Amino acid sequence: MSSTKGLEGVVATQSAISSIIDDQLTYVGYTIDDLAENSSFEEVVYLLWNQKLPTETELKAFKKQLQDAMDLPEGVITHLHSYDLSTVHPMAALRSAVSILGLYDSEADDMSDEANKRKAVRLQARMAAIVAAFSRIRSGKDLVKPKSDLGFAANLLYMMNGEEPKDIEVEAINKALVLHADHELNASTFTARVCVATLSDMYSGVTAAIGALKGPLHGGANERVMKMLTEIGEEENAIPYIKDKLAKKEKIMGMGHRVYRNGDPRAKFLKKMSKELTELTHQPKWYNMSIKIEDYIKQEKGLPANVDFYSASVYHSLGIDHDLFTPIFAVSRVSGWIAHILEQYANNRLIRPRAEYVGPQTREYVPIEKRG
Ligand SMILES: CC(=O)SCCNC(=O)CCNC(=O)[C@H](O)C(C)(C)COP(=O)(O)OP(=O)(O)OC[C@H]1O[C@@H](n2cnc3c(N)ncnc32)[C@H](O)[C@@H]1OP(=O)(O)O
Ligand SMILES: O=C([O-])CC(=O)C(=O)O
Repeated sequence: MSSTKGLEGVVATQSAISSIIDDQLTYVGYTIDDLAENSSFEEVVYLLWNQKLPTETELKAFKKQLQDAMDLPEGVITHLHSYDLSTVHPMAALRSAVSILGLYDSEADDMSDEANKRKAVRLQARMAAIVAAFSRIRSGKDLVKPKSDLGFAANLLYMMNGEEPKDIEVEAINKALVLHADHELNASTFTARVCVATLSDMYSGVTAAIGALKGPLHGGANERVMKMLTEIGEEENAIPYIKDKLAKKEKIMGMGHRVYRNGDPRAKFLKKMSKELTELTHQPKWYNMSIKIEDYIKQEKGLPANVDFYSASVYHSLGIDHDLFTPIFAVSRVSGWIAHILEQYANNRLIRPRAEYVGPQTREYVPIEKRG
């Protein structure tokens, strides 16, 4: 029995949700290019959960369901007020708040398809509300309720900032949400599937997935990219900084990918938005620095920029706090986690691989009084 480190190349399940073939990403058969150019985030969520794009009537009804589900249970708001948010990472807060959300859902352990679909809507809507609430409470501001005439992306920004976002901001955040929604068997999605394959509930699966997304080798990289750009400070420092990191064998955040070797098809959209938004906000240095780093890493290590790389300067240009970058990723990715959770339930088998044992051979047991 031999093992594959990090399960690289191992096909662990069948899935009809998203595919990565020859560096092309599709959601239920639609290319990410078509979806990013044409779809609202709600359309994509509907697609992931129903394996078809909605009609206008279906989309209208689905948007209303999400809208109506955004109110947070009082207990979750009380919980968010109960500790010092200034010392807590918002991904840890989100992980705990989603777990607590489950305590206020009377259907949490109802495993019927109907109840799971209703919980899916509540989780999708309320994760956005939790991230917004965290941000408002942390800065001592009142919570903002969503507006019925705004879509999901616009409401996310509105609930965070308390003012209606500009069209270009809505377009950027909508595109970012679409691009982050699902990604085959990435670490957090796999975590969600492993969890619910024990027939545990959806809140447990999503809570576990948030924990996996938080790490810097996965969703947590976007925040670290901005930390790196901030440390670099000015364009002329970029290459010396990267050379120094590589010499110390440190990883460059936002670079490299387990599956994509030639390029992440989502990065080009974020790169374009980064250029536009950094120019618009008179901070082109973040984009200019980023392209220098991307070119250098490509040339030196042959590694491509991943989805987290340019999303950092996009979110920064939108005025989003750096530690909220990964929670926003989670607000999008929960749609994919849920699609995978539903798929796992529909065709379940416990996920339980084996380990190749490399410890000591069977040894003689020595009673404690005789151990030297
Ligand atoms: C949404 C997402 O999750 S996208 C990924 C977000 N994560 C990051 O951006 C963190 C930085 N990147 C990485 O750590 C990695 O590229 C991962 C985790 C994404 C993929 O990792 P793996 O497939 O396990 O590749 P692995 O870490 O084995 O790297 C292979 C080689 O490339 C190097 N390498 C990979 N990524 C990087 C990087 N970002 N910077 C420098 N070197 C790198 C490794 O050091 C290794 O070199 P070696 O063979 O000389 O030891
Ligand atoms: O697929 C992966 O390993 C990581 C990734 O890009 C994602 O989750 O979007």
